[in-house]
Amino acid sequence: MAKIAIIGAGSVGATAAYALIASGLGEEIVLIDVNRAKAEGEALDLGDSTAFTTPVKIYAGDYSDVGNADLIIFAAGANQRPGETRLDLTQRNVAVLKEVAGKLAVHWRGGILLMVTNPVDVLTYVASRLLDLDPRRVLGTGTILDSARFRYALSQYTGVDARNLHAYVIGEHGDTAVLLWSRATVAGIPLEDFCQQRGLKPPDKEQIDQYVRQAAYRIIERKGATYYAIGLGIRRLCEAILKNQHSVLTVTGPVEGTYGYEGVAFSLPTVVGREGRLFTLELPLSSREEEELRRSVDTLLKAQAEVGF
Ligand SMILES: NC(=O)C1=CN([C@@H]2O[C@H](COP(=O)(O)OP(=O)(O)OC[C@H]3O[C@@H](n4cnc5c(N)ncnc54)[C@H](O)[C@@H]3O)[C@@H](O)[C@H]2O)C=CC1
Ligand SMILES: CC(=O)C(=O)O
Repeated sequence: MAKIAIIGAGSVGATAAYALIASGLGEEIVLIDVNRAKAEGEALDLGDSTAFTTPVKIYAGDYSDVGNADLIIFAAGANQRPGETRLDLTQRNVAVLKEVAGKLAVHWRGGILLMVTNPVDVLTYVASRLLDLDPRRVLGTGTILDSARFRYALSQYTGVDARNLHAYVIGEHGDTAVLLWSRATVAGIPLEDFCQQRGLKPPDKEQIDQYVRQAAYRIIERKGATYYAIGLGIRRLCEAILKNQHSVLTVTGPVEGTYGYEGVAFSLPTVVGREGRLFTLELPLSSREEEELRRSVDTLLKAQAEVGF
């Protein structure tokens, strides 16, 4: 069983802890936050919930507690206000990351670092440069949420369980995300063939694209933050890592030549296990998807350069 440290006990960090506890992942969870009272309050509330689940040691701590953590989840920093893009958070959250990385360098003996804070691609790349870790062990939630939203929208349209829809979003977790329509299948049947078989019109791609791309803005406008879906997404990733499941998930991390790119982090379908990102899959892309990916990578390279990476 593993020890997990969650840095940032806000909406996302606390919801991730809740999801981990509910599914019995991790035997020790430490919550660290500049707002110590918030971390303590969340730990007390979550601790009370363990009588209904499985025993977990959960507490508020500080960086001296991360030494032997197997997995660190980084969810500290600013979230988007209504209308702000994820990239608008770059300067503020890179500053938070630099401060925390300095402390991790002193206290953490190493393990897996899972980045969540936005813009998650840029932060994952910067983290991989700041910390002396095997690049496979630094990963970010990337487009796991976008892929989940894509699959949910397609499941609503086709009437098939989202778990039987294979549909990926790659590139930036942000405005330039790339929906891989050309590779979407329902239980292995190309989406368009499935629609034909079922007598359905082809889905309205523009509408679904907007649903996926605008999801965070839509939710933030109404309730100020998104945390349930990402909380469960983090839980899913922790499960793949801690149980060495070799699951295909669209995480982000520094790429090493996939589609000819390097020196940048973006999401790709990736086999995830105990060592982190084991290998990435290079799906054939349509020429439109290639072009969209180029735009997405250029956007990320520019954002990285603006913070000196
Ligand atoms: N990658 C993804 O798919 C998603 C990413 N996010 C991102 O997650 C991040 C956190 O979002 P929320 O939890 O909603 O924000 P929040 O404001 O509820 O929580 C952030 C927490 O970080 C803490 N914090 C700030 N600076 C810190 C520091 N230097 N050291 C330790 N703790 C510090 C704050 O005290 C606060 O408790 C945001 O950047 C948000 O955009 C949110 C949803 C999905
Ligand atoms: C906030 C964010 O990144 C999301 O919900 O997609």
